[in-house]
Amino acid sequence: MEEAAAAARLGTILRHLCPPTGAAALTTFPTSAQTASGKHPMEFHYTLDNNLLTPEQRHFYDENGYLLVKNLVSGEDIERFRNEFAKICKKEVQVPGLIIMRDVAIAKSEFVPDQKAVTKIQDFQEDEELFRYCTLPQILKYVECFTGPNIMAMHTMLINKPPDSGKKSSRHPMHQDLHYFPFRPADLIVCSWTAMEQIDRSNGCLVVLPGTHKGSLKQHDYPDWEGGVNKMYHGVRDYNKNRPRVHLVMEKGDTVFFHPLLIHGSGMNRTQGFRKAISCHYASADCHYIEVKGTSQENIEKEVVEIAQRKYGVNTPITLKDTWMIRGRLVKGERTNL
Ligand SMILES: CCCCCCCCCCCCCCCCCCCC(=O)SCCNC(=O)CCNC(=O)[C@H](O)C(C)(C)COP(=O)(O)OP(=O)(O)OC[C@H]1O[C@@H](n2cnc3c(N)ncnc32)[C@H](O)[C@@H]1OP(=O)(O)O
Ligand SMILES: Nc1ncnc2c1ncn2[C@@H]1O[C@H](COP(=O)(O)OP(=O)(O)OP(=O)(O)O)[C@@H](O)[C@H]1O
Ligand SMILES: O=C(O)CCC(=O)C(=O)O
Ligand SMILES: [Fe+2]
Ligand SMILES: [Mg+2]
Repeated sequence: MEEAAAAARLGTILRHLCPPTGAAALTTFPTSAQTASGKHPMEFHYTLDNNLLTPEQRHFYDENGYLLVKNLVSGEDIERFRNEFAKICKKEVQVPGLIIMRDVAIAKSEFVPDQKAVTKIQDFQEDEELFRYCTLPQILKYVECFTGPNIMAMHTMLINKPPDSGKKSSRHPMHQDLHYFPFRPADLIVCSWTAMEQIDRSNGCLVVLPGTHKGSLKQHDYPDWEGGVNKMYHGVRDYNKNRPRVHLVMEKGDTVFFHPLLIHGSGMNRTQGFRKAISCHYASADCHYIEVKGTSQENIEKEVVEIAQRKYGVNTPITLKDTWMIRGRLVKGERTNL
């Protein structure tokens, strides 16, 4: 059993790292599992087998590009993350490298140290309490099904979507997270996103286009929105507006795992509350960096590098890759490449 599982894992990792072409495709290891009836072996392309995911869950992720797991993070942990977030907003805690983002609608007004002024914090990898989220064993167990055993936490966020100011700027345009990442293969990257309270259409839940993870990385630009768009909130330039959209209604502690090519966004917050979610993007440490010059990702590299240079007073040329190498942290296994 152990050996079969290991061979299946190796098969999938090899297939991801050296995508087969032509006849070679026939010689790679299949990763298979029995269907519920036990009769037909099923092949899966987007997950590895560690005896956690059921064949039905693996099939769902293959077809849709996301997997929602109910009640994965405890109310107690969420309370602790809320408290730490409040402390950060009040400036009672200073975290190296942390980026505090305000909604574009209030970006030019005077800063008040309160969570009502903060739309999102990013890069909390140096905050022990918040980073605990990225190391929760029940989350990592799922993550390993997508990344394999060497796991890097690449990007961390706590999103505090504010009540919309009337300008609709609380929306997040439809995008693919891979646009921001200069590492591959995409199939060994996954986001975990946990609702810190009830999240539905009224406060701006995640909206996904199931199956879009099977497509390619699309050109992203700022959407043409009258009320303004938040810095770096690029959206897919053209996508099929007739594809079915799914609104992910989630309760506190529910967690969705999704593929970095899945087209998703979030609607505006029509309530008076600040809608909270915590997330981490994980990647296999066996991924490799790519050069984004000359690709559709050149525009985001330019923006990120400008911010990094300003923030850290760096004059020497740096690349998108450098900004990720510095931020990534190993959470399990060995830091091989990233
Ligand atoms: C040496 C290497 C170090 C490595 C560090 C690298 C840091 C780079 C950060 C890059 C983040 C990469 C994103 C990864 C995404 C992963 C995938 C997930 C998909 C998404 O999340 S999409 C959304 C991504 N969005 C962001 O990441 C936004 C990040 N926000 C920020 O970086 C800051 O909040 C911002 C906008 C730079 C402002 O911060 P700060 O400079 O501290 O604020 P100031 O008040 O000084 O304002 C400066 C300037 O910016 C204007 N501003 C402020 N907020 C906004 C806003 N929300 N929208 C638009 N413009 C904004 C403000 O008005 C000021 O303008 P001036 O004209 O007055 O200069
Ligand atoms: N005109 C548009 N162009 C591009 N993307 C849009 C547009 N309108 C909404 N979106 C995107 O679609 C997603 C859902 O946003 P929307 O505000 O429509 O919320 P919703 O949850 O569909 O609620 P409702 O349909 O009730 O208004 C978000 O990612 C949003 O940015
Ligand atoms: O609105 C959200 O919480 C999700 C935003 C998102 O998709 C992202 O930051 O990449
Ligand atoms: Fe996203
Ligand atoms: Mg809508």
